[in-house]
Order: sequence, then C-alpha cells, then structure tokens
Amino acid sequence: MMNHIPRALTIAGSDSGGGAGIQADIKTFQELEVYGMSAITAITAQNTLGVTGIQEIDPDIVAKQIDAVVSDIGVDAAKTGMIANIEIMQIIAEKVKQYQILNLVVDPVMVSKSGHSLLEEEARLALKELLIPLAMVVTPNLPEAEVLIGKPLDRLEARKEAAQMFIDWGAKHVVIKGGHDKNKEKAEDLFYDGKEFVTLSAERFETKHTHGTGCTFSAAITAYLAKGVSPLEAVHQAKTFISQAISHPLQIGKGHGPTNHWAHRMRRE
Ligand SMILES: Nc1ncnc2c1ncn2[C@@H]1O[C@H](COP(=O)(O)OP(=O)(O)O)[C@@H](O)[C@H]1O
Ligand SMILES: Cc1ncc(COP(=O)(O)O)c(N)n1
Repeated sequence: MMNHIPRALTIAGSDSGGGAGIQADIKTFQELEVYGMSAITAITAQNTLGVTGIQEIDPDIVAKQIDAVVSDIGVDAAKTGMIANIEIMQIIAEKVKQYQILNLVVDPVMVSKSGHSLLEEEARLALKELLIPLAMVVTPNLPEAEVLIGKPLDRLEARKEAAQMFIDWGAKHVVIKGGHDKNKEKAEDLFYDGKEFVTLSAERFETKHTHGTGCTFSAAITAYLAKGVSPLEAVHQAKTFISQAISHPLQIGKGHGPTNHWAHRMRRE
C-alpha cells in the first residue's frame, strides 16, 4: 500500500503580510511535511504594523471551501483561527460535525497583537457552545481564556480551574498559553486532558517579533495530529517548533515581525 500523505486544513483569515493567519498555517504545515489546504474566513490587509482593512467572506463560500476539500482530498486534521463573525462560526461548527472532523484544533483568536478585533465581540462567548465542544485541542492565550472564563487568571490555581472549565465545555484537551505572562522568566503553557496537568516550559526570548506565534503553534499541533501523533506529543513537538521559530526571528517589516518557520531545520542541518 502507498504511504498515506498527511493532510491538514486551516479555516482562518488571510494575513497579507504573511506572518499570521492562513499564511503562517500553510508555511507550518509545509515545514512539517503535511499537505496544507485552506478555507478562508476573512481577508485582512495587514503587515507588521497592524491591520488596515478586513473583508469578511460570505459564510456560504466558507462552507463551500470546506465541502470542496473534504469531498475530494480528505482532511486528517483541521484548525480554526480568525473566524470574524457568528454566522461563519455556525457554518464551521455545522461542517465539522457533518464531516466528523475529530482532529480539530480550535485557536480562539479574538484580537490581533496589534490590537484589531478579529472576531466580533458578540460572537466571543459563542465559542463555548459552538466550537470548543468539538475541539480535540483548544489553545487559548491568557487574554482569550480570561474572556471565556470571565475572570483574571493570574495564579496557577485559577488557570487549573479554567482548564477544567474548557474540558467541562467539551474540549478533549486544552493548552492555556502563557506567552502574554511577561513577568514569568520562562514561556510556560499549561496542558490538561481532564486528568493530568502538564507544564510546557521553554526559554522566553526577549523579542518584539511575535506576530503569528499563536497561529504557528496551533498549526504545528494540527500538523502533528494529521501525522497520527497523540495530542500530548503533538503539543510537545509544537512547543519545540514555535520556540525555534521565535528564537530566530526574521528582520522583516518595521513593526512586530514574523517568526521564522524554517528555524527548526537548523537543528538537522
Ligand atoms: N517571547 C517568547 N519566547 C518564547 N516563547 C514564547 C514567547 N512568546 C510566546 N511564546 C510561546 O508561543 C506560543 C504562542 O503563545 P502566545 O503568544 O501566548 O499566543 P498568541 O499568539 O495566541 O497570543 C506559546 O507556546 C508561548 O509560550
Ligand atoms: C488573519 C490573522 N489571523 C490571526 C492573527 C493573530 O495573530 P497575532 O495575535 O500574532 O496578531 C492575525 N493577526 N491575523
């Protein structure tokens, strides 16, 4: 039998600057030798300085993109990123259920690092009912987890309780990312599967080039799931990948530059 080519789908927004969104996801899939596909939810005019315009895509076209790739090519794992509005969220949830996409990574993107809204405010809490219950892995950053939980998550105990809430809402695994916890010496994320907490700790790099870190991290998890790796191992591998990408930033643009998706190759070369 021929070897199966792992294939991954990103359902997210386009970042014209190439550092986040669909572009970061496809670059990550490619680096991890997974065939990448996309269903675009919104087009952003964006660079390292910020977002200057957004065109949301008709939910029907989002649905048709998912239909097109699932019906012909097949999807071993998928992720969601920028979703823009509630109608798009509803159609994504419908399609994930229709096609029984079990390896779903939900990155609950709300606001860009440059401060632009990427999901309408009224739709943010709907993530709890519509998408998080379908997630194999959900990857909130601290501000997103605080919005969803409705309280501050400064202390580890509060983060553990929050992780349990994500499992109660139906996610199979959660990673609460600690990138925004600038007081911490390490870049520490908290993984939970409903039974055991695992701290993913890595060196924190002093850099302003963190545009697209969350997209790249969740895309790497998706790529490893597509290859058949367990969620915990996928998260460990993705943490290594994002740490390498942040540690060798690209000096591109005048603002918050992108991470370096090919930095992981340096280990091998
Ligand atoms: N300065 C940094 N040095 C090392 N790792 C970082 C740094 N900033 C973020 N990370 C890591 O990158 C990943 C993405 O996290 P985060 O920046 O919190 O997400 P988001 O992009 O969604 O806001 C996490 O694994 C986090 O720990
Ligand atoms: C299309 C799109 N999707 C996601 C992000 C979040 O990335 P970041 O938080 O690093 O700005 C973004 N800026 N643009």
